[in-house]
Amino acid sequence: MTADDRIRTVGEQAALARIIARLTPADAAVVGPGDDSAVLAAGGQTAITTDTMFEGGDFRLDWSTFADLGTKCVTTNLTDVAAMGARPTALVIALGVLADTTVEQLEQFADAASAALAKQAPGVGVVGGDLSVSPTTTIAVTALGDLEGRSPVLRSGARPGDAIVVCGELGLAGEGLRLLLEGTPPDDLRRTHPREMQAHLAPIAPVAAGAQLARLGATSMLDVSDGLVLDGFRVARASAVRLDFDRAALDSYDAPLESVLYGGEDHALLATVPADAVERVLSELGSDARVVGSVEAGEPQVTTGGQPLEERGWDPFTR
Ligand SMILES: Nc1ncnc2c1ncn2[C@@H]1O[C@H](COP(=O)(O)OP(=O)(O)O)[C@@H](O)[C@H]1O
Ligand SMILES: Cc1ncc(C[n+]2csc(CCOP(=O)(O)OP(=O)(O)O)c2C)c(N)n1
Ligand SMILES: [Mg+2]
Repeated sequence: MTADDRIRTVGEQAALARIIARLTPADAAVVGPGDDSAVLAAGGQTAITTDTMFEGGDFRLDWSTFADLGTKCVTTNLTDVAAMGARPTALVIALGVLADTTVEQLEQFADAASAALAKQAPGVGVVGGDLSVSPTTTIAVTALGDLEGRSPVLRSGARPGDAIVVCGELGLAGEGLRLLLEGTPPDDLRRTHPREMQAHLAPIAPVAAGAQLARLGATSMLDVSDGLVLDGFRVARASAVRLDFDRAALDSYDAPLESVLYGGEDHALLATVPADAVERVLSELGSDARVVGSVEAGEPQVTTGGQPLEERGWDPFTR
């Protein structure tokens, strides 16, 4: 086999064998990849989520390498599981790729997915998936998580008096997208703006913080994918409260305010925690976590210093 092998020459079986060989096994798997289904030793309540990325609207192959995509699809799904307060256990990854895709690209995808799991959720593995030929490169990931006996942390539990905590970065991924859209070649941007490029193209998030926040009594949580304000509105509506962000806290992030508020794809965890839990949250989560505001009584709204923020953010249909 050479570096130029394409799926159209080696075929599905050989390509799959080469991908599967590079995946780290999941601790929870009784049967891993290779049979008709995987089998997990499931404990109690299971969190389950799925997310699909299409070339064009979700990523561009002239911006992202297959390694970038392997990292990104793992992180975006792990944070959805984490945002329920669950501990991720396993992923299923379905790939639709052009027949001209090289096996080396698939191997780079698998290596990056394995590395992203090792970094963010050790013991979690890819237990199965699918490989098909498609005119549009498509990545569909399903993630599972174990609630370990805890109640799920919903969007609807925020209460007036809670503090708003963000765990992870805000604004860098949106800034990365903005820079790429300006047209500078991605390889130049990787040199001049490494943090923004990593946040947008190959994000890593504080996944373990989800279960930690749940243990520490978080009353609501979600992962910020469509922008802090738009996702904030989801919590505000579900909980029938107003979220008030502190302007100085928002300014403490390493990106312009516009990207912090509306950029999206941060995959930071936005949680509300009772005021008396804040000290423990900050000491246990360390520098990843910041208090960014407070939950107030009132009409469902998102404000900063009491001033309403416009409800906008990422919407794939109206962009
Ligand atoms: N086709 C669908 N059928 C059923 N439920 C869906 C479908 N698409 C989205 N949902 C549900 O709608 C909710 C919002 O979806 P989404 O915005 O993708 O969530 P998130 O931003 O957390 O990934 C999720 O609970 C998701 O499971
Ligand atoms: C080429 C390209 N254009 C635009 C974007 C911006 N973008 C795509 S998806 C998304 C937000 C999150 O995606 P979605 O599939 O809605 O995730 P979910 O909210 O379901 O977790 C953003 C900001 C991008 N990543 N790449
Ligand atoms: Mg989510």
